[in-house]
Amino acid sequence: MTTKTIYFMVNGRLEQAEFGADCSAADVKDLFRTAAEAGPNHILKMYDTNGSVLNISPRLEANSEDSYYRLEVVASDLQGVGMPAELDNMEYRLHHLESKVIEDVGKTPEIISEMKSQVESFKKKLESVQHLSWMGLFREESDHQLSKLSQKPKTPQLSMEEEQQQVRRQFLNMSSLQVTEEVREHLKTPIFDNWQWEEAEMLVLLQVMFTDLDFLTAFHIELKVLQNFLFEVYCHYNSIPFHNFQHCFCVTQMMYGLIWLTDLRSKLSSIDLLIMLTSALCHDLDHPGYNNVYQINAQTDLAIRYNDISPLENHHCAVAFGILSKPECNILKNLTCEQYKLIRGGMIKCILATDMARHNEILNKFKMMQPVFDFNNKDHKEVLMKIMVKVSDISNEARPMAVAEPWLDCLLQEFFNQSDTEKLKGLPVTPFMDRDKVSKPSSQTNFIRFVLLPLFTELTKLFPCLEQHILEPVRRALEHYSDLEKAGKDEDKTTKA
Ligand SMILES: Nc1nc2c(ncn2[C@@H]2O[C@@H]3COP(=O)(O)O[C@H]3[C@H]2O)c(=O)[nH]1
Ligand SMILES: [Zn+2]
Repeated sequence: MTTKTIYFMVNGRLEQAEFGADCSAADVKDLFRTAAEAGPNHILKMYDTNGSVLNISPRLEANSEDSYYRLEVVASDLQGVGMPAELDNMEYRLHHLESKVIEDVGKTPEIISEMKSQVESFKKKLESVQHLSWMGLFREESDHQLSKLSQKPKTPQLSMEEEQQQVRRQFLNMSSLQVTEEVREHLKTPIFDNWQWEEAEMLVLLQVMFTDLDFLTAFHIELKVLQNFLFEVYCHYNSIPFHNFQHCFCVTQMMYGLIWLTDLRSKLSSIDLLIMLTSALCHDLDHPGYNNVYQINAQTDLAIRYNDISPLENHHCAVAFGILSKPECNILKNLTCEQYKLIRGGMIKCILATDMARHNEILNKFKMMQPVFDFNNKDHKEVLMKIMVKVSDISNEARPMAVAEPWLDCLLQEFFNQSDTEKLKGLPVTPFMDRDKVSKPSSQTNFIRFVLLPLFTELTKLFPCLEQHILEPVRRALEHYSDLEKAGKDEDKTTKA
């Protein structure tokens, strides 16, 4: 069998790797991962001599010592096992060292066993003091992102209800702790990393958003009622790959960040802000993981109930007001009828606006208003509020790559799940969800070019300060995925030639 040799520079060393054409993609990745001393949760990037990104795959072209590639560990995959990256790395390297020594000596030397047990006991300690994350104890000094903390593995024997009750207890226990100023400030930025927080912690952070925007005082919301409301919202998101509670958290956090970054508190009323934040929170309640097109084609109960008109968004909104109809969860109960009507009307409009079938209609309206935008004009304000919810809803790519990339995996998982079901049931297959037709780069380049950039550019015209916070990261993401797309195409050409 013929093998090829790849020369590459990693961590200042020139290394070489050899593999055969029949090697699996996973084996090739492992080979480079070992050379880069990267843990299983790191993302590797390979560049050619021109600095173009290459796909790390068995089809990687052989090179020579003079034309070596460059291998970089760019970021942690934050969806991983949840320990600080250094600890993951240490464990991984120890494991490798152990395998090598066993090959030579036949058994694990005592010193390695000792080191392994030290790492293990440190991991245990970290897990048990996780709740102290509120004091910012585990921040990586050199990094402006908060370090990822342990996401406790779910206890498998708990039923869903028991698990939810456990989250409720943790949430209520933690909500009495003081969230650090540092975390509060970080929460106001799009670089906030959602992957490091557990569900109960996210509930506390949502509570912080409501309190720090002064909603409790302005609308006479009792803390207990807010907590009940947030917990019910959490319970009404499904455990599906993308449209889950973590997505709800991200969208709400982005909305919160945008409110602060654009100083919307000085431009809109508290009622408008409450409408936007609560709409973000509720906008995907009880999402089943199959989109409107599927609902309509499969003639589901939702499509029948809502006559094929935005069935999902109508449902999300109805579930939200179902939760609010319980007195113990009704954060709007101390408002006047007039205020309640305004908020209900506003939320319905904002949540229904998240149906992407209406994307162009809403964006075009906003574009028309743009040159004469007036914060005191009711129609203008209404469209802006819809745009803000929409931007927050599809803002993953405005986050750091290490935060955004795992989201894309989740989205594609949900997409592929739908298209597989469509194929099984003989329904029309949604092309952008078809695993045979889309790849990560192709999905993102199209979405960024045709949806994100036009929308984000328009909002940035009204709030130029957003350029650096949402436009620039999205442009960088487009560059990254265009490079990957090109690398994939070049590889295909070489294979065919
Ligand atoms: N390709 C791609 N689609 C996205 C991304 N973020 C959101 N979307 C799509 O935008 C849609 C917004 O509404 P939905 O939540 O129904 O479903 C979402 C996805 O279909 C992304 O990062 N990439
Ligand atoms: Zn959403």
